[in-house]
Amino acid sequence: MASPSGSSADGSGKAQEAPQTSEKAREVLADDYYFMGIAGLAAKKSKDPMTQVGACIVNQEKKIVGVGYNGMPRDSKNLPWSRNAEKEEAERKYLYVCHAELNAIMNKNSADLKGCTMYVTLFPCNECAKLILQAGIKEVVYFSEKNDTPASTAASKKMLEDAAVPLRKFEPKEAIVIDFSKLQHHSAK
Ligand SMILES: O=c1ccn([C@H]2C[C@H](O)[C@@H](COP(=O)(O)O)O2)c(=O)[nH]1
Ligand SMILES: [Zn+2]
Repeated sequence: MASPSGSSADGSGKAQEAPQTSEKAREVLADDYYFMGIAGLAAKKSKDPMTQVGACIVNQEKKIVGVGYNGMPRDSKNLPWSRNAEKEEAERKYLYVCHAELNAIMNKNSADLKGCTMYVTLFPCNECAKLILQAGIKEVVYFSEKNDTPASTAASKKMLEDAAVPLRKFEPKEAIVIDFSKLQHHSAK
């Protein structure tokens, strides 16, 4: 192997490539962190003032085939974002908002989603569970759970379990931080 200075160490007189061990060690992101991270980044695009949700669909080759976040339907301009229970139903967001899972499925860039895994930052509601099942998604990985809609959550669990779709809670042990200064390219010379 070449010495750090690049001079010959094998007697050939030729300078050799620096060994890999002298290169800076990189942390490689594990799949769950990567895909839930993408879902979390998508959630940051949501205009919902209370709850931002993101979803990322991954195929069996670990390729991302759809990403979405909760938002109002396409081209809508004046729909309400309120969750205020004292307002009329028509003045609250729930009748209008497209859930992250729906948008991720609609945004798919592959022919179908059969056998895919959905990473979603919030446990899917019962309506999204139906969409997940009908799309042929075979695993759901979620991060947090909504505790103010117990009937919807229970129905969602019931449907997914009944169809033998594994549900897995993502339990991160550390944060993901993107430090753009570390992504700055440094030339080899
Ligand atoms: O499966 C789900 C469930 C909910 N959402 C979205 C819909 C709303 O924009 C928020 C929930 O609002 P709250 O104010 O927390 O009730 O989450 C979703 O995308 N997917
Ligand atoms: Zn939903």
